[in-house]
Amino acid sequence: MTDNGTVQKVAVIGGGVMGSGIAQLAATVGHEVRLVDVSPERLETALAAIGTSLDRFIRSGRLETDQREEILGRITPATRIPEAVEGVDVVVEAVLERLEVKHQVMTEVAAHAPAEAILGTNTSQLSITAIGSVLGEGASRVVGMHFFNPAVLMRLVELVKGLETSEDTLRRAEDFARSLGKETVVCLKDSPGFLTSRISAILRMEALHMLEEGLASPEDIDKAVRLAFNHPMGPLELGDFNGLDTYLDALTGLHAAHGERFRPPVVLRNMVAAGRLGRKSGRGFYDHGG
Ligand SMILES: CCCCCCCC(=O)CC(=O)SCCNC(=O)CCNC(=O)[C@H](O)C(C)(C)COP(=O)(O)OP(=O)(O)OC[C@H]1O[C@@H](n2cnc3c(N)ncnc32)[C@H](O)[C@@H]1OP(=O)(O)O
Ligand SMILES: NC(=O)C1=CN([C@@H]2O[C@H](COP(=O)(O)OP(=O)(O)OC[C@H]3O[C@@H](n4cnc5c(N)ncnc54)[C@H](O)[C@@H]3O)[C@@H](O)[C@H]2O)C=CC1
Repeated sequence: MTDNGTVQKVAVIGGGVMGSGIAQLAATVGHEVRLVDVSPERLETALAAIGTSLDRFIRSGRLETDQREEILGRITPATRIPEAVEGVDVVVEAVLERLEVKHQVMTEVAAHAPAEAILGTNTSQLSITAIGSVLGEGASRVVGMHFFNPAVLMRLVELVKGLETSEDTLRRAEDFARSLGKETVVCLKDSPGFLTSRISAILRMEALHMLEEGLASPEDIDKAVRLAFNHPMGPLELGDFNGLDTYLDALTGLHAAHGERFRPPVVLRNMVAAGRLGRKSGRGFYDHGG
């Protein structure tokens, strides 16, 4: 961190769909980034995805060609948390949407990161208070920092205050999100699904029920939402874009927290059981050529 408190070093834990985008975003605005994943293969895929995305920005004139290597040069891949979080100002965890995995990661991060570093979680819906609960007093450093896919393009970061999150942590998370060029909203009470995932899930649930009822093809359900409401993607194609495994985990959490209105429909459970995870596996509600 600089003398005026500006963030310089960032660790992103989890190099999947979201972690790779968050790392790219942070490196693009000039932060030094360590990107950690337990899987070396996932790290390779993440760096390739970042390269592809940077190429798209170059093609559309939003980035200079020589910035590509500079940005990639600011991202250091790693498979171990302890060394990667040394000296960082901000940690953003983007590992699987499972409380036990988040606990394991937060415990390891807190043991090795500087005491003043803020610990952001990109969870879609889990309780920030529950995620921070393994850290005792350290829970004051834990804050929801919910990015949207693709993190490099979507304009919002939803900040979520856990019961123990300090005002200082929240303010620094807000400053960090703004340093990435994002708008913010603050969910003041730690309620599963916050603002965005609860709203999004309602629309998505209806689309899944309509599919099960045989009301229309996936294409027409999506087309209806795209053209009637000007959404850039329909709810089923958006599921494929998010990853159906992450989507199912998120709905499972919302169901546990808020009850029947979020019970994951069988059509979604079956997709995940069959390994059809959407774009990341090549097949979901649609064929993505995988
Ligand atoms: C229970 C609920 C919980 C569920 C699970 C968890 C989910 C969460 O917790 C939270 C979430 O993320 S919810 C999902 C939020 N995201 C969305 O809704 C995305 C909707 N889609 C879009 O905005 C556009 O289709 C999108 C921006 C993606 C693409 O735009 P287009 O459709 O217009 O397609 P393109 O023509 O391909 O792209 C337009 C311009 O953008 C450039 N581009 C696209 N992707 C890029 C990328 N990844 N990197 C760099 N550039 C990119 C593309 O090159 C093009 O540029 P121009 O040629 O200059 O126009
Ligand atoms: N997919 C999406 O559109 C969005 C997802 N989220 C949230 O972001 C988080 C990550 O989601 P995705 O990126 O979709 O998941 P993903 O499945 O694409 O990636 C998760 C990554 O975490 C890694 N990982 C697992 N355990 C780990 C550990 N102990 N240490 C380091 N790495 C570990 C996995 O190897 C994997 O590469 C979840 O909490 C999800 O709910 C939030 C916004 C949007």
